[in-house]
Amino acid sequence: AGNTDSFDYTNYHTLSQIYSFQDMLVVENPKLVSKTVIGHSVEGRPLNVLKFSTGGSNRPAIWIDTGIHAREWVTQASGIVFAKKIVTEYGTDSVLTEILNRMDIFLEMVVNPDGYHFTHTNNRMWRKNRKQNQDSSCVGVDLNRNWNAGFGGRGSSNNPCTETYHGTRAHSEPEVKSIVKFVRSHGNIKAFISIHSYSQMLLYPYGYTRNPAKDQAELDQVAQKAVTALASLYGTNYRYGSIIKTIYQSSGGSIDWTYKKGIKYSYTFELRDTGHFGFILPANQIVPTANETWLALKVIMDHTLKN
Ligand SMILES: O=C(CO)C[C@@H](Cc1ccccc1)C(=O)O
Ligand SMILES: [Zn+2]
Repeated sequence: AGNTDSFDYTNYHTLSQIYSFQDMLVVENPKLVSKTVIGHSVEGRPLNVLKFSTGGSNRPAIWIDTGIHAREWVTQASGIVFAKKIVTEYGTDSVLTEILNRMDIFLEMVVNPDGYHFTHTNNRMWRKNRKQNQDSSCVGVDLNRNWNAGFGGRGSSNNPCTETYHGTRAHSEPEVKSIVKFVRSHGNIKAFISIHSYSQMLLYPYGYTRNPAKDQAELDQVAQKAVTALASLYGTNYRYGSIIKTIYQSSGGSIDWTYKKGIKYSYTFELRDTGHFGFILPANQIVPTANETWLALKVIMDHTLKN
C-alpha cells in the first residue's frame, strides 16, 4: 500500500509492513506525527515510538503501548488502527481534539519486535523477547516480568525455560530499559496504558501485591466508566479491577512500575476474546476490537486531561 488510506486495517501484518505504515503516517501528517527511536531490541531492531503532538514543548502526555507479548497479535493490529484514528479524528472528534490540543500521545506499536518477527517465521505462540539466556538453551525473557516493581517475586519465574522468566535483573532487557529511560527523561507522562490480549479485562495496579493502590477508588471508577464506554459499541463485556485480584499475581509488570513512579493512570487492557480463539483472534475482529477499545482509551485520556 502506498499510503495509509489504502492500508489494509482488516488484516494482520508483518513487522516490516508495520514499520512502513509508521513511516507513511509520518510523511502524510508532518505537522501532527513524528517518529522517535527510543532504543534497539536484542537483535538490533529499532524500537519506534510515534509522537502525536499539536505543539508546545514537553506537554503532559499519554503513553500507549501494544505488542509487549509477541503472540498477542490483535494488540499490534489495534495500535495501527489507533494511530490512523488519531490523525483522522483530530479536528472532528471533540474529545480527542481537546486532548491533543493540550497533551501529547506517544504510541509504541511493537514493544517486542524480535518476538513479533519470530511469531511470523518460527512460532506463532511465542510470547517473550529473543534474549539468548546465559547458561541455558532456553531463549527469551518475559518483558512483562522484567520491570522494577516486586521484581523476582511470586508470579514470575527464575527459570529461563518458562513463559514468565523475569530475566537476570530488573530492566535487564533493552526493550524494557528503553521505555524506562524514555519515561524518566520525558518526566511528564500522566497516563501509561499497556495493551495485551486476551481475556477482556481492564486492569490497574498492583499485580505483585494484594495491597491496594492508594488511588484504587479513582482507578476503579475510571475503569468502570471506560468498560461501559467499550461495551456501548458491540456489547463486549469486560471485567475490571486490580491485576492480582482480577487475573492473577504477577511481579515485575510494567504498570506496577509506572504507578510507583507516580504515573497515577496506569492501566493494562486485555483485549478480545475470552478464550474461544484466544491469541489467534480472526482478522475480521481487528477493527471491531480496536474501535471498541478506542472508546475506553478516550475515557481514560479525557479523565487524565481533566484531573
Ligand atoms: O500477558 C498476559 C496474557 O495476555 C496476561 C498478563 C497479565 C498481566 C497484566 C499486567 C501486569 C502483569 C500481568 C501477563 O501475564 O503479563
Ligand atoms: Zn500479554
